[in-house]
Amino acid sequence: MRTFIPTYTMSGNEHFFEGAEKLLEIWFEETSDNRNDLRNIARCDWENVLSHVNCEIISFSKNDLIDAFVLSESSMFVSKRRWILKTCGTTTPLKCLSELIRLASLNGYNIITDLFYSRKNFIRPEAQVAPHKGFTEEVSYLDTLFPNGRSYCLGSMNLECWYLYTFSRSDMKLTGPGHITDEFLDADPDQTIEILMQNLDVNAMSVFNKKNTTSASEATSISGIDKILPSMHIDDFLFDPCGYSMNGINEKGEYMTIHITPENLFSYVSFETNVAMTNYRNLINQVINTFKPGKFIVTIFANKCSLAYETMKELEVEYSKESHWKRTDMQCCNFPSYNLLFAQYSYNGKNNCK
Ligand SMILES: C[S@+](CC[C@H](N)C(=O)[O-])C[C@H]1O[C@@H](n2cnc3c(N)ncnc32)[C@H](O)[C@@H]1O
Repeated sequence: MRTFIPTYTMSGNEHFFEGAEKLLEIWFEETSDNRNDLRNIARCDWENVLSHVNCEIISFSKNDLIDAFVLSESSMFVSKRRWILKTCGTTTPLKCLSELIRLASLNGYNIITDLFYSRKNFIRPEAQVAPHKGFTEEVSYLDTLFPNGRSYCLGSMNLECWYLYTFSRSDMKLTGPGHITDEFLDADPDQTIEILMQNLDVNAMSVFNKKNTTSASEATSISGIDKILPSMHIDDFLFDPCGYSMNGINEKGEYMTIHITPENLFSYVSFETNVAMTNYRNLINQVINTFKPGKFIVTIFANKCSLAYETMKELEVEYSKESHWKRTDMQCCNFPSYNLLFAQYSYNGKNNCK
């Protein structure tokens, strides 16, 4: 395999990696021609898209419903009309949007129904590259492409927060004809849960270091990652000397993805899935018991057709009862077609297990 250059930041001799990802999810409007499919886009075209982001493909898996790419900095998932790009370090995902929109249009998708761009606050924003040097800059960039987009900051702006830019279906027409009318508006159930963890337990993180573990599959099973959602077919990667990424996909076209920066000074783990559940409490517990963070953020998006739409407020009570976790923030938003829950927790235990 080719050696790729990580988007490390070096300051003197100090090694630093920004684990927090920038997450883009775009849905295109279904068309009357069933042959249209984003998965028809060729690998070399994806490589070109990713060259604008400053990352590359290191592994690939697929089934009948979804293509999953492990990247040098996180992941990309491609379904018929949905595209997800999650990249960390100092990558520049917004820079690939024009090319992505052009390729989608060539493949029959001229209308974006929903776009979500989100990220946690960076540890070192000053190390980022334009247009990611701040959320204001990111919003200005996105506004040039999506004039009716809206931006939000959830959490505490002067402490820990999570930024969101969202654009929802309008009459935005990218090029030419080929779109269908409102009667055919898509209403697939959709939900996404993300758990973004920091200050992780040193022992739990030691598994993701090549000094202690010889292969990615060993790290996957020793850590218990393979037990979180057992229906997933896993494609995993262990970085040298440390770091871990995995994509999981199942027969329903659902995905999960985990990315781990184990370095003690700036440890970070992200978990994300779109698996439909009426209640995410058990899943959240399993994830935090696997990685043992000192603090974490949970975000859940669910649209009106999703199983999770009515039930996600249950989180409001669940963790507040838990003695080990103090909920430091919680916000709910109702968007036109999605509900969003944001909650932040830090460890409040008296013992040492974090
Ligand atoms: C790409 S992975 C996971 C990123 C993910 N966003 C996260 O932090 O959860 C990043 C981890 O792999 C390590 N790493 C080692 N070689 C790397 C490379 N060539 N590119 C990116 N990260 C590398 C980094 O130091 C870091 O610990």
